[in-house]
Amino acid sequence: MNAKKLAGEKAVEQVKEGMVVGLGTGSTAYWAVQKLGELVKDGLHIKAIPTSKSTEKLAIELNIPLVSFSEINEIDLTIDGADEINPTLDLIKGGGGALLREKIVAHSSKKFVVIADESKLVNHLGSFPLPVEVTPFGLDVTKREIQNLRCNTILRQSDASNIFITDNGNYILDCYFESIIDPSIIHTQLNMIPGVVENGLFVNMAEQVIIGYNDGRLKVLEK
Ligand SMILES: O=C[C@H](O)[C@H](O)[C@H](O)COP(=O)(O)O
Repeated sequence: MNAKKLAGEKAVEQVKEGMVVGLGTGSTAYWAVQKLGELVKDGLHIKAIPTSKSTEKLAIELNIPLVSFSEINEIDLTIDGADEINPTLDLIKGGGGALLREKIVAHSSKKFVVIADESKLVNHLGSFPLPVEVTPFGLDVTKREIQNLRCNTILRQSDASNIFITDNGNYILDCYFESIIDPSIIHTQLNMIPGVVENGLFVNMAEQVIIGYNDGRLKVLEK
């Protein structure tokens, strides 16, 4: 049983006719977008906002109608994956580098539903390196200020000779903290550094988390 597919398809059951839907990024969100594509083909009318260029491409291939923020007031429901989920449903996101658009879309949504397989559940955030999107200008000073928060940083590469560039033209520093005991403090400290555009901590944003298990079970966690 594909646990990611299971969770993705379960979340899509919440999508209703006429909704504006935020489309997440990654290998789990992929399954939700695929399912939405099937429903649209069968006559469901929705409008969608993608959280990355890759999801935008997928949505276009599936004929899911897209809208921009200028055309809507609010997003009804956003479905997205996560890299880590703690017991209070705080998240680390951005393993695929899409954290900034993901956070803008989730923040503009009436409901934010996270989908994942069981491997994403943790007691404390931080085993997964925290992705932080930073401007190329001032990289070294931004990096030093982030390291002062007691973490090691690695500039993300797309391959051996190229720096990873986000959809917004920025870099990602993957930050290795010992453990993130209070995500809201780290979140605030990071975002106060001028060269930081956004960080991958999603604190108090997910209302519901749907976990798929390889044996076919589903678990729904709620705030
Ligand atoms: O930037 C990428 C996103 O935050 C993804 O939603 C996250 O990395 C989880 O991806 P996946 O479902 O592929 O594990």
